[in-house]
Amino acid sequence: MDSLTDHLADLVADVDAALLFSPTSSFYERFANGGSEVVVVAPDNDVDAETFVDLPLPFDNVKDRIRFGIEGAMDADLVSEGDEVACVASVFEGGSDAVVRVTVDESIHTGIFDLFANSRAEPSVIRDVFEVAIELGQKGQKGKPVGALFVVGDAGKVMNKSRPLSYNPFEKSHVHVGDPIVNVMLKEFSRLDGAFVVSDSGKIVSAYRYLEPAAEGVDIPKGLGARHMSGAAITRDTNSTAIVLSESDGLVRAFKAGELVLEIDPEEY
Ligand SMILES: Nc1ncnc2c1ncn2[C@@H]1O[C@H](COP(=O)(O)OP(=O)(O)OP(=O)(O)O)[C@@H](O)[C@H]1O
Ligand SMILES: [Mn+2]
Repeated sequence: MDSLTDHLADLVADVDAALLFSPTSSFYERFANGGSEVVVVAPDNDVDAETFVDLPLPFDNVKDRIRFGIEGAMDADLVSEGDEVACVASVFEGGSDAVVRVTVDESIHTGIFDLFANSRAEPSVIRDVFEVAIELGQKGQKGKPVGALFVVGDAGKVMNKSRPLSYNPFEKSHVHVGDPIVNVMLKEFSRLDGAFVVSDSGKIVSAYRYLEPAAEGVDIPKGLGARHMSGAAITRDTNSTAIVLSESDGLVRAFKAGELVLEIDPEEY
């Protein structure tokens, strides 16, 4: 009579590769000298893996995390269309506790990896802006929910397609979106209207910008208003990425080339 192990073994039978998400070194060691392709997906390559995909955000949503890992492995030609991949991840606190078998095909491709790795702005800048938007979403402004709109990358063109709603407090300063002080400042500024414009290298170029992109044909989910529409449209008119925190539903959304690419709930972080 087959044991439970036999039944579950089918889940990983004949896979072409294994993606290990943030494995411990002892767990990784078990795979390292085997024959099959093993790709580590983690914030740092602290297990010294030969094949590694940098994970910029923890992606509490496992589907997003797996999509990011597979798209990153495809981008590095470590896996290809049609491959069967066993993804070993941690769903609950603690070590690897889940195996998800995925067939690599176009439907898995959401652009989540490109959002970080193939944007004009540096991946760390995209990550920093996400972290600020998530923090704002979690804390708001004195407990009240706030909205915010960050346009990241291609700042020159974005500034040409927008106008000031008020004086620009960042005009004479050199503040990087990853600076700790930013969290405090943005809580203040997020009460006010308009968009933040961030350069490719992460400098906050301006606050209070009113975006004026052409919006014909930009298709965003129903129920999202002008902040989201202008954020999506500017990313089609320029080579920027927009990260939008909604005051209405508290979600953080990322737009690129006029499309919604990622939606995350700050409460899950
Ligand atoms: N073109 C624009 N450029 C910059 N900021 C904008 C633009 N349009 C709207 N906003 C900002 O978005 C704020 C909210 O507008 P609106 O409620 O229409 O957007 P929304 O998409 O519904 O966002 P939320 O989900 O946060 O309510 C406005 O007060 C303004 O600060
Ligand atoms: Mn609204």
